[in-house]
Amino acid sequence: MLRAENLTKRYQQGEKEVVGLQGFTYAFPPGATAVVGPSGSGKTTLLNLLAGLDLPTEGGVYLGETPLHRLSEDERAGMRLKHMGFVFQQWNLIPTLTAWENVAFPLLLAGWPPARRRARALELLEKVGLGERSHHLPSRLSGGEQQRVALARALALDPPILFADEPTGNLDAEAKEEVAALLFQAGQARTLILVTHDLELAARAERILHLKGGRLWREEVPEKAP
Ligand SMILES: Nc1ncnc2c1ncn2[C@@H]1O[C@H](COP(=O)(O)OP(=O)(O)OP(=O)(O)O)[C@@H](O)[C@H]1O
Repeated sequence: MLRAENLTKRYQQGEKEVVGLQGFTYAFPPGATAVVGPSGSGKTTLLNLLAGLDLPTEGGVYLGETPLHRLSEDERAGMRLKHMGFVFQQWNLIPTLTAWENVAFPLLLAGWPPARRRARALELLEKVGLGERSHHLPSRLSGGEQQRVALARALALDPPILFADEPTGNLDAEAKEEVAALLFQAGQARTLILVTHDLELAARAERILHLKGGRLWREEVPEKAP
């Protein structure tokens, strides 16, 4: 379980102090939680703090009993590799590696032997419907396909927590639907935290957190179509 307690981030901008996030307290249940809010409301700040990519000014992030904010940078990187997957708007695939090599990359970092890495990567690409494209370089894949490779890569080590930051932002309607379906499917058995401006996408989550001016001002349970 991922939990934030009084999470606060202030940035120094010259003489001025800017509030990125203020007093954010929330325990993320399993399933999908969307985070929405206007530009500058603190969404990226929150994601960076929850993932231990940045450290809070006050408060903390707990992964189970582990205070993430008290760990060293290397320890936090280790926690990310083991417990968290990431899907961003820009899919950030390594351009010189094929689809399966990209998916296998976290497994390489985790020390898996070559044959197991390849088998796991191919299995994941099958699951996202890209079994036939496993030997293609990213440049030969469409945007939607690249994002599905990125999702397969995020799931390579079967992380209990999945972060997605505007994952369908660059996609056309059809590719968006494919990626969204796979994302929410992956989110069912883990904690999915989805940052988005897309309210239609957010409404597919089990709950929506609304941020404004760095504060959590509303938690909404969207109505589901019957
Ligand atoms: N590194 C930084 N240095 C100074 N101020 C920052 C920094 N990062 C964010 N901020 C400020 O913190 C506030 C929250 O920014 P944040 O990027 O978290 O918002 P956001 O909701 O993700 O916005 P967007 O939807 O535009 O990505 C803003 O006022 C922003 O200017």
